[in-house]
Amino acid sequence: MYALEVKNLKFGYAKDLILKDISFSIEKGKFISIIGPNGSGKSTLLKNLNRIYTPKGGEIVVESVDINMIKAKELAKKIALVPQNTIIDYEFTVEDIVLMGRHPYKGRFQREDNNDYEIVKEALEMTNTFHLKNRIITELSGGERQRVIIAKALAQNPSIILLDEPTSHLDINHQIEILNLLRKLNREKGTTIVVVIHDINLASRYSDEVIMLNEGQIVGIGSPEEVITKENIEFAYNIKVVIEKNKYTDAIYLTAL
Ligand SMILES: Nc1ncnc2c1ncn2[C@@H]1O[C@H](COP(=O)(O)OP(=O)(O)OP(=O)(O)O)[C@@H](O)[C@H]1O
Repeated sequence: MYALEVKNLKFGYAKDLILKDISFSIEKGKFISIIGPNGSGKSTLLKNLNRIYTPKGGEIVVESVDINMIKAKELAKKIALVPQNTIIDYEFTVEDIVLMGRHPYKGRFQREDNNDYEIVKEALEMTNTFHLKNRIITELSGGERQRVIIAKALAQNPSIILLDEPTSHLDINHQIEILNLLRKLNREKGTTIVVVIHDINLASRYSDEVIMLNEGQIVGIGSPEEVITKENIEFAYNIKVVIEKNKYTDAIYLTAL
């Protein structure tokens, strides 16, 4: 079964198209990275997949249902988006933020119950943020805050999580920590992970499949070996590279020359 099917997707903010007739499918339970140069349309694509933007053409199908047929709360139970650089100005506690992930499951005036608190606790534990639960979100480090935003997405209990550059601004230790967490979710809960990421070597190491975008079109889709090739990288990024297998991780590894 497919988690997501995108058929001839077209989208533009103004007259020009930013996504130019894109088609691909993502099988349920896969770990997918979207790579591509700055401005190639990666964030725009994620926002179309979560219906923040309305396509100008084509079709998006979520778990076999046309996205336009899914009510907002139902969509939030299927797909959670972890946006780029989430800025929270209000003095919410970590627990308050993660509890917001339960909104899709609540009626208008319905209070959170023990089950919601139990799910929030699990999300906090899974993201290693339980010890932060009474802290004010604005007073956390970038890495801590990113893990809390992911905990909120987990509390939504979605079958698909879209993440827009979740590891930018993080040191190498926290980058690996976030990606290991996503892999754990993917392998243990079967959550489909779609992550926009700039680090091609991390994409190669963690992904079942990679989608490479350039100027709103797909350059390649498939296994890291199939997509992260010298030709594709030189075409999309306009740089010379060598590609070899990393002897420690066995993933293919790129060095820019
Ligand atoms: N809200 C907006 N209004 C108008 N144009 C936009 C808007 N957001 C993005 N764009 C334009 O759409 C194009 C694609 O942007 P997008 O953010 O999707 O690229 P990206 O691949 O995610 O880039 P980056 O790697 O730099 O984050 C760019 O040319 C950008 O200037």
